[in-house]
Amino acid sequence: MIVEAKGLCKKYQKFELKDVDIVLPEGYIMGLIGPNGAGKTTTIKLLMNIVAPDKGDIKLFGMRWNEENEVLIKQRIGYVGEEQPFYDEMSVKWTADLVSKFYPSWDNKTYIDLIKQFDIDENKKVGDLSKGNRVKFALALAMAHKPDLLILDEPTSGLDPVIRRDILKLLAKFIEDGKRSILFSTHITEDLDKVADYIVLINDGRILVSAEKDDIIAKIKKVHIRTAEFNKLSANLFIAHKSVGDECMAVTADFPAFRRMYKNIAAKDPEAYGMDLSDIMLAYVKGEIY
Ligand SMILES: Nc1ncnc2c1ncn2[C@@H]1O[C@H](COP(=O)(O)OP(=O)(O)OP(=O)(O)O)[C@@H](O)[C@H]1O
Repeated sequence: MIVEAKGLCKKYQKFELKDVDIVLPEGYIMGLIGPNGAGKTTTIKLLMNIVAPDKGDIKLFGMRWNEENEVLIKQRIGYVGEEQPFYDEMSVKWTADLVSKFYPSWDNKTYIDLIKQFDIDENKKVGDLSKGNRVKFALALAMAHKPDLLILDEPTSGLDPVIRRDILKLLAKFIEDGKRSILFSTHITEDLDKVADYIVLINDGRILVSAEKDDIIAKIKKVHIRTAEFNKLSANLFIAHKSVGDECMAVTADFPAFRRMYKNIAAKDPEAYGMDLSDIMLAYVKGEIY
């Protein structure tokens, strides 16, 4: 298992992350989604040992963070945080030379290939890179030492769709050999509709959904039923509903169970619609249905 974190808790004055589990096997992309302030960055900082948990157990590549393992773990992670702490006055080339010295596994060919692919001028000052190129440069640095795990905190926020697509393609390629994984936090859920295998939805410091994306999409559905039918069904089949007169739109978290119950009372199949991750997040977090 690449990431195995259980029962993570962290309390700040006005926020509490509670009982967060993150389990990510080799060869997959996990998307960590949730609204602003949900606890995504806090979760990532705990995994990266940037802040210490109050409670919980974290294993990366089967190792716990301690003095003996710290360097071993860091060598195997490529991390791109929300902000890139570069020396803006220094050149791209100077920065890459500096970073390369920290990683024995640095592969200059990989780095040069990425820089060329991203069309980044090595002689430019880092501070003069566009926002998109700055993120791409950070990704190139994170990938050049051949990590087994990429941890990316909102890497695509603020980037245009063309650059986002390039980055997503690169991420899909990164996990192709089935040995490496990516944990990717974002509130741009459409990026995850495309590439994620697992989704963890977090809100107010708690995990609301954690499952394979295809399972989530298969189980969570919007249904159009009669209000009288809705009233006959158990409330815990639904995570949101909106009734207008006789008509009811509801979101069920377990479509197969809902379908069975519905057929019992209505003697027909329900009218059901698939939802994308953005609609699922809004239903869970705000109780809203679109
Ligand atoms: N060092 C800290 N001290 C006190 N509160 C903190 C600290 N770090 C984070 N928080 C609070 O924890 C909450 C969760 O923040 P976090 O950055 O994890 O959310 P997020 O899901 O990454 O949000 P965003 O999408 O806006 O980046 C916020 O209310 C934030 O203010």
